[in-house]
Amino acid sequence: MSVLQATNISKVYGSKRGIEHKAIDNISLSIEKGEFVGVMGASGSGKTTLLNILSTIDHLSAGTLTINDQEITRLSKGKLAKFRRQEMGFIFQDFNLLDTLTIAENIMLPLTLDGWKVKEMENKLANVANQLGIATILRNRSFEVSGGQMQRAAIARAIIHEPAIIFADEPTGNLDSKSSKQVMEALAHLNKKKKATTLMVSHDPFAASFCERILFIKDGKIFNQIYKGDNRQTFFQEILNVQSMLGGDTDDLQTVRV
Ligand SMILES: Nc1ncnc2c1ncn2[C@@H]1O[C@H](COP(=O)(O)OP(=O)(O)OP(=O)(O)O)[C@@H](O)[C@H]1O
Repeated sequence: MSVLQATNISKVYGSKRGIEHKAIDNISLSIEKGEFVGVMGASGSGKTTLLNILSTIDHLSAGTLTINDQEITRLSKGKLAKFRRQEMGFIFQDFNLLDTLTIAENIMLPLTLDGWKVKEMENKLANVANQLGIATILRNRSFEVSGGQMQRAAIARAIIHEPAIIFADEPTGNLDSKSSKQVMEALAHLNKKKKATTLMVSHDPFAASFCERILFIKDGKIFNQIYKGDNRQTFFQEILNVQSMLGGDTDDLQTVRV
């Protein structure tokens, strides 16, 4: 079953000098329920633009987008905001936790906004906190915990309402290698055990090697896609190979991290 279906989508940015730039150029793709898909590509290739239009943060210039059988372009502004809150989970590079709230309050925020009962929220909270190994920091504020713990709290917040799809933009971008590994293991675990459908943008081949499928973007088009077999290390090497074919920002030091 397909959770997300994009057909012939494009995104054109205008410029002050009247020159248009096609950041996404007629892409079609489909994401099945339970898939963990990565988006990679050199700087400026269109990764963030693609994530932003698929996650409805930004508008399409052309094409159609359907998520969970709902054609997004047909929704009013108000309906879209509700749809986004209920059906999507977001994970950002800089965590986006509110430091006036405790970790627990941050995680429960999507449920609070939707008027859930306290008891139900607490049950859900206990559940996701255990899954992500952050049960002991729930009463802390975000500035009292490590970057890796903050990101796992942000993941808990992204999944607590069991969205149809999770969008992650460089979730390990601000983390050291040990925390990156923990965060990627947590995302991969949720994907395997809970069938959490996830789309992640990353320029980091190590993080991306936890995905099951990777789309490579070049000049706003899909250049290639590869699937993980049984072995993450082999997949990591394949990612490096495609990156070197693509040119751009390959980082050879990544090999030491497998
Ligand atoms: N708001 C905007 N207005 C005009 N052009 C934009 C805008 N946002 C992005 N672009 C252009 O669209 C292209 C794709 O940008 P995008 O940020 O999606 O790339 P990216 O692959 O995510 O890059 P990076 O890895 O550096 O974040 C680039 O040429 C960029 O300059």
